[in-house]
Amino acid sequence: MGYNFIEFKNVSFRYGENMPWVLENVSFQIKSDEWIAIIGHNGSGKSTIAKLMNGLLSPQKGTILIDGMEVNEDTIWEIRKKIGMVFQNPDNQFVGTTVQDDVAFGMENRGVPRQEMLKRLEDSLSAVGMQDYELREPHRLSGGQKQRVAIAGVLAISPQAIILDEATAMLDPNGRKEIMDTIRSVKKKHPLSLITITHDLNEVTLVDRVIVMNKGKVWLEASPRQVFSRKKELLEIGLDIPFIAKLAGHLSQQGMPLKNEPLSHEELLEELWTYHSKM
Ligand SMILES: Nc1ncnc2c1ncn2[C@@H]1O[C@H](COP(=O)(O)OP(=O)(O)OP(=O)(O)O)[C@@H](O)[C@H]1O
Repeated sequence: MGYNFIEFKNVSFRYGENMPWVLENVSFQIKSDEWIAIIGHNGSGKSTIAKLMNGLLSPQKGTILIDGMEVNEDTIWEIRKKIGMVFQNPDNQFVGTTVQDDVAFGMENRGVPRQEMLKRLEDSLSAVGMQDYELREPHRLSGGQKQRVAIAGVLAISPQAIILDEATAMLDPNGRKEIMDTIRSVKKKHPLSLITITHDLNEVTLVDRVIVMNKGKVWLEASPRQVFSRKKELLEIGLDIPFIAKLAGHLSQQGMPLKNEPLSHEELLEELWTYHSKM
């Protein structure tokens, strides 16, 4: 069982003195080995939370603790070693002319010794399945491969947490699957906090816990199953439910009794087999 790695305590934030509050009295904790999704309608404050976590922004009210340290000017560099970020647009994240240069960049910045760097380069590219692409030019890769390289670059700096801010939003379904499979396998090998900010509700079904934001406030913190059981209220705050949950709802309405509110293909198949075998 992990410990509290990220803590928001009564955090309020606005972009300027005469601007509206974007976050109001937000409190939550994320454990050192937990996979969290942050969801919410457009403009509900998700990206702002990500930027507060690594000190790109600082709150006007409240406290943010990372690994027990308050985020402020004195701790910011220490904190950025602990938290890696992967952003939406894969093309904006490259600095190196080859995949290996790109992954090495973050390590060079942090003064990782050469031998250690070579080892981490190999390990992190293997972790995302890109070990055969070391000498390729990043801009020639597919969107999914680019994001895998971006994740490798983050893994190479051995963070304790990774924030994925809409990291699959610009990818096609195959690219999305590649990234989700990559994240799942990374999660199995490294005990770290993963924070996924996403509009893709199918991704949300995979996580340990969901933080649902609405108008700058935490609306609900619960397991994916608990969250998606509140279909009507989710629709009211501008959110939807995953495709499989929707399909299961329609099947129930057509008179097919499904007991366990399936959220994944596997769970739905299981239910359908059970139903079929009783016919
Ligand atoms: N640099 C900025 N200056 C002023 N206002 C901003 C700035 N960035 C974001 N905002 C405003 O703050 C609010 C929250 O934005 P934020 O990007 O955190 O929301 P979000 O939930 O991530 O949205 P989306 O799902 O559209 O990415 C929005 O009303 C947005 O217009």
